[in-house]
Amino acid sequence: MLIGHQPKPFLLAVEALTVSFDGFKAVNNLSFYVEENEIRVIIGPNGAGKTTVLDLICGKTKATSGSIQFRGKELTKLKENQIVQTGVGRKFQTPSVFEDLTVFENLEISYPRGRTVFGSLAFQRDDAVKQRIEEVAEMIFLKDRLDTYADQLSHGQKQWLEIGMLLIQDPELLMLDEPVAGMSVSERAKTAELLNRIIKDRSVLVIEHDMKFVEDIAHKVTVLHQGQILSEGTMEKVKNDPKVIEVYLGH
Ligand SMILES: Nc1ncnc2c1ncn2[C@@H]1O[C@H](COP(=O)(O)OP(=O)(O)OP(=O)(O)O)[C@@H](O)[C@H]1O
Repeated sequence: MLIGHQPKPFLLAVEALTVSFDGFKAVNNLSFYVEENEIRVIIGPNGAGKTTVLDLICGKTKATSGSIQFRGKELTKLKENQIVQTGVGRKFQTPSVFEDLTVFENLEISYPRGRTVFGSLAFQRDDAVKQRIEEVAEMIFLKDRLDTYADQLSHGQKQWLEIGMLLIQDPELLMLDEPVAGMSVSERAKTAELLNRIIKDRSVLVIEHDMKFVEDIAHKVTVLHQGQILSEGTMEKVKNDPKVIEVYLGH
């Protein structure tokens, strides 16, 4: 018997998850498990149910049946804001930064405010906030752009800023829908570097179509097709799976 060897608990366990829209099962009896510090990428053809899976996890869409356990909490029973509080952050496809605010201000308004703090404590808090903003800005390659208005940033920088606005809340699971869409080659490489850096403290669940980027980041790939898993495993395994080549990669 192996003493002291404990299997790692899953951060996220999705089991038998189903959602029907007027009888059409967009997600159909889906089960998958994400470990701590893992980057999981979901790929699959248009309409496979990828975005719907993220909608179900963040509570935007309610499941018809099945379970989503995050750190032992059942998310299907919680409202969207409660799910955010358990530590799940979601970034949508289009950046939704505040264009008329600076990078600093965008990060500042995303900082999770504690309860009311008075007097000298407020000063300490402001200092802590500033330090955290600088840390996050460095992580998202915008440390030199703190005073730049967001409307002056490139599309890629806006995407990073939005990731930063989530990171400042320190989620344990970060979900990203096509984070490198519209980015230049060098921005894609930097985004891969960013994701590889931030999983030290969390897991990341990404939907992506760019196979080069998927190869750069994925620890494991889940291929969805018609709301179900077509294949799952390392990128090497799924890209050589004849079923995946037939319905997705071959096109
Ligand atoms: N709220 C809804 N009501 C009805 N049908 C929906 C709803 N949301 C999604 N669908 C349908 O569910 C299916 C899965 O959609 P989803 O957006 O999850 O796919 P996807 O894999 O993310 O596709 P894409 O790569 O094109 O973004 C599609 O057929 C879509 O039309």
